[in-house]
Amino acid sequence: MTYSYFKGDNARSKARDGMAPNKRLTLAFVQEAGRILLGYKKRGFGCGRWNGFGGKVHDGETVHAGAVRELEEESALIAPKLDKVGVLMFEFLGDPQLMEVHVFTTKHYSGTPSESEEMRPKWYSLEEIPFKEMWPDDVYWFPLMLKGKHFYGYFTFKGMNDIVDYKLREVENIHDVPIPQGPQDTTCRG
Ligand SMILES: Nc1ncnc2c1[nH]c(=O)n2[C@H]1C[C@H](O)[C@@H](COP(=O)(O)OP(=O)(O)OP(=O)(O)O)O1
Repeated sequence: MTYSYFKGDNARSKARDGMAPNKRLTLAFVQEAGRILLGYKKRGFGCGRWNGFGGKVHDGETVHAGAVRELEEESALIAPKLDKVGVLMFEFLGDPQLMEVHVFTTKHYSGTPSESEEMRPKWYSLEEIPFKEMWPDDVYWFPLMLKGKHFYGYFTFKGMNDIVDYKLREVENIHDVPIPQGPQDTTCRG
């Protein structure tokens, strides 16, 4: 696995040129001994894939508050304290806007997972995670998440299915490292 973060400079220069600011999203996973809750996305972006629960951070909302809200909206679970474990950046070739996805986990929640208009939840044993029916980047960073590690990743997609380049880096503490603004942002050199 690659822990150097960098490749070309195109994403960073887009930000410098005053292009679209990053689209900020959350992604939350509820874990229990030996299993993890995933949701089948029924509509919209990522439709037909299993994923954690999350979505766009609203204006004036903190990323953590957005993650708590989206988890409840999509799974009916209440988890007021989520632990941030990762930040994933996604570049889609030809799209000037980067996606900045903040990944959270928790083992503490209340409620019973229930199907929402957007997601159908299901517990998966850690040995049976359906990577073939998930975003193709997940197989790279899930092992770090499941080991309780913190990480940054930068994935470049061509279309929705092909990763043409990626960098993934484990960090000591996600809170101590500034969010990279592009693959060549030296603030995240480790
Ligand atoms: N590549 C990849 N891997 C893993 N997870 C994701 C991606 N790309 C992604 O967008 N995601 C995650 C991040 C978010 O949790 C969801 C996408 O959120 P979305 O459904 O667009 O946001 P909502 O605010 O819920 O959407 P609407 O209500 O506007 O439909 O996928």
